[in-house]
Amino acid sequence: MQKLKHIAIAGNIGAGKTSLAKKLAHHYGWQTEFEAVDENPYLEDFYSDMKQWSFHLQVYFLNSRLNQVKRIRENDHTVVQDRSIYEDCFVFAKNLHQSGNMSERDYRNYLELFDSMAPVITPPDLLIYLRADIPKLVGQIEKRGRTYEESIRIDYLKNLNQHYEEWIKKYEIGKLIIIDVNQLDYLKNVEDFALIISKIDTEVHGLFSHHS
Ligand SMILES: Nc1ncnc2c1ncn2[C@@H]1O[C@H](COP(=O)(O)OP(=O)(O)OP(=O)(O)O)[C@@H](O)[C@H]1O
Repeated sequence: MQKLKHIAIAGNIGAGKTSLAKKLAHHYGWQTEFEAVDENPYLEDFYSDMKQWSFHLQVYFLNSRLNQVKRIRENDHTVVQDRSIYEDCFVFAKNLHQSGNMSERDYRNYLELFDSMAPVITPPDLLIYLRADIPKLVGQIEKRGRTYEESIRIDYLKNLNQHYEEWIKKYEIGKLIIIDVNQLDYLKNVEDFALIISKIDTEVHGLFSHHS
């Protein structure tokens, strides 16, 4: 039977990817791949001056996410990753360019780098997109209280959400589950978490059972 190896959780800032990844890992016995925020050398500067630091940050994320994908593929275990490499390119970098925070030449340079990496990038077997409206995102960002995220503007989140929706509409490179998390609290309510599990179980069953 073919094995589900790579699950990625997608979603805007504060959508709850990290906490869901942890819970899924615990439930299914999967391993996790997280982006180490504390070790990111550009994030704080980026939030205080996006124009200045957008290219540096995107190159950093691209490289770091590519390494995650490689580690996941080399690992025999099933791994759940919080955020896919596609979001860096098709959501964040695109948004920075369109909002005037990444110059044309930097964006082209970035896209060419992404294209050069494409042969090494394998899509996840399953992508779980957490859809959340602005109030939900803002609430969760405030709750975790990362100082440098205090400068995040509503506009920025709105634009990112639009890019997310455009990207997800065209997403065809693998299985996809969309979960509207606006009314869910899977950390507190067991039935909310059970709902997510049942969606995943149905998808995974459909994905792999007929290959056995
Ligand atoms: N490609 C990117 N471009 C700009 N900012 C990014 C990019 N990738 C991640 N970030 C930012 O890095 C920080 C750390 O992200 P983290 O992995 O904690 O996820 P998050 O989006 O906050 O997720 P969640 O709350 O859903 O767990 C966030 O402020 C996020 O917006």
